[in-house]
Amino acid sequence: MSTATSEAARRRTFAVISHPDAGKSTMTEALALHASAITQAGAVHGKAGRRGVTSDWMEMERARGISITSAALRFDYRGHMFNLVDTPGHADFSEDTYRVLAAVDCAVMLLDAAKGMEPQTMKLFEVCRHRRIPVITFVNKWDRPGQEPLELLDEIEERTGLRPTPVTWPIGVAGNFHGVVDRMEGRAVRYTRTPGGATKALETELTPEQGAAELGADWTRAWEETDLLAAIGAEHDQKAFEAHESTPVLFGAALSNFGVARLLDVLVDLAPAPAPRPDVEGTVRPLDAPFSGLVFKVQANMDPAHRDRIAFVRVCSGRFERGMVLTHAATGRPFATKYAQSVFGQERATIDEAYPGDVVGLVNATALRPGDTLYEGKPVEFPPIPSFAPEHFAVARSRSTAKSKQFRRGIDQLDGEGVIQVLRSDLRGDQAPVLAAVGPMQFEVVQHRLATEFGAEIILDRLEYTLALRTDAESAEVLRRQRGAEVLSRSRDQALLAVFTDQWRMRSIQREHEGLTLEPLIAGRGIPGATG
Ligand SMILES: Nc1nc2c(ncn2[C@@H]2O[C@H](COP(=O)(O)OP(=O)(O)OP(=O)(O)O)[C@@H](O)[C@H]2O)c(=O)[nH]1
Repeated sequence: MSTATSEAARRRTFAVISHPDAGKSTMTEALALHASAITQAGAVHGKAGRRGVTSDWMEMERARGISITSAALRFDYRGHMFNLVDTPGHADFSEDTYRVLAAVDCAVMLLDAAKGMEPQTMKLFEVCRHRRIPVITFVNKWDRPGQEPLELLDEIEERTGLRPTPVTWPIGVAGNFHGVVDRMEGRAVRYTRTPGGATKALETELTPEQGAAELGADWTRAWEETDLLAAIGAEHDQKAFEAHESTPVLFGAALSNFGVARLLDVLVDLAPAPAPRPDVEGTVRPLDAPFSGLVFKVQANMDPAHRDRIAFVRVCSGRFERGMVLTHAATGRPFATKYAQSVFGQERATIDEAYPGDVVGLVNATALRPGDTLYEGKPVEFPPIPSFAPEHFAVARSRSTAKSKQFRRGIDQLDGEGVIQVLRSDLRGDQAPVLAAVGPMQFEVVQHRLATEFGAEIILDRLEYTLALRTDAESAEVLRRQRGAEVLSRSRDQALLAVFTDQWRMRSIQREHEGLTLEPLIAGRGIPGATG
């Protein structure tokens, strides 16, 4: 076996995803803590009350209590190298989440024990189905009152079509959590809270005698229910899991680290290792082929101490070695990788080599955009990451003409990162680009970052469009003359987009002018599929 193949086999690259507030940041910290990557929970994200990152624009995250940025964490566990790519939870940033999911081999879906399936949970399950990403489900916050576990399983099955196969089963109802029956290992463990939740949870194995004596009815019920699960055949099936037909389920509480160690073990034992990836033509690039990687995220100014632009690359094949000169597939230009880093919350470390599944941060990668391929040797290009159909539009102008240079530089930068889609038309001119967003909160990020990072205060005028479809030059001629419509060119790829006030306007124009080219983009806010 080549080194790239054997190194790939011990990689686990995954994302933690959930509806906002289900505990994604808490879980990310807890996983890294268990794997001893960080010494105290709270070092990853800088949300209210926690120690951590302090970049300017993360003030906004703190004020709102949500995560907008993603951190890429790398840690060792049981001889395996974990790459945990964190995603924003809010639906307005689902385009970013979609890009991150292009880089992982597996997803951990958190459910809030009390809330079960929430709107963003559904959408994320749908995205995973679309991308064929196997999902491990973790029912979180079992330390608080919540739903019946069997009801939760039914809900998962009904609403996602995935067969839930519990790995662990809770002892005690939500809010009265003692421990779990480990169905795969055939044993039971008791969890004991540790002060502050900042260290590993204490886990003790319970014998049947101890369990029955100490936990009484809760113990009996947990075993009765696991018998029931066995009777209905809710057993893990690796093939079905990898084919996105079933989902292993665990119960726990990230805040107290209950069940977190078991999740790490499940990731080692069940989550798929990086596999060879197909390129745009569907030809698979073997893991031991020369280096190739996919840029899935670009982020600038993550940290005031390092005002630079980092492209996050997922290694798809071969060995990455810092200093190697790669080819940027989009332009055919060489790309030197002198500054390669792993980015761990605020911490950065130089990375000298990496293998399939690893995430490498390339510093000052001004030419790279999300979806780009880098390679060595035989050329390859991976399928592009589709852009979502924007549903919110606004014209941006610099508040002061003296700042127009900064304004344009800032807009170009944010466009390159994929923070927002930038659309232009000759009619409006370069000083009045149209910003197109999947969710309105993206506008706030743009406004905030332009002001704090580029010194350009902007005025945003919302436009009444709600729908964007791809068109061509010929149809554009007709569409430009229509009321309630406009044709704009997307800066990122020069695609011509026709925007409309609504479906009805679009349909009536279509009826009046037969044969117009109008193709749907991927539907926004997390649901791939056709737009109207
Ligand atoms: N009781 C309890 N609370 C939890 C648990 N996990 C997380 N929380 C709390 O739930 C709230 C939300 O947790 P976060 O980790 O910030 O959630 P998130 O999903 O990252 O939220 P976004 O960043 O908005 O996506 C916080 O107040 C946590 O302390 C848990 O297991 N039990």
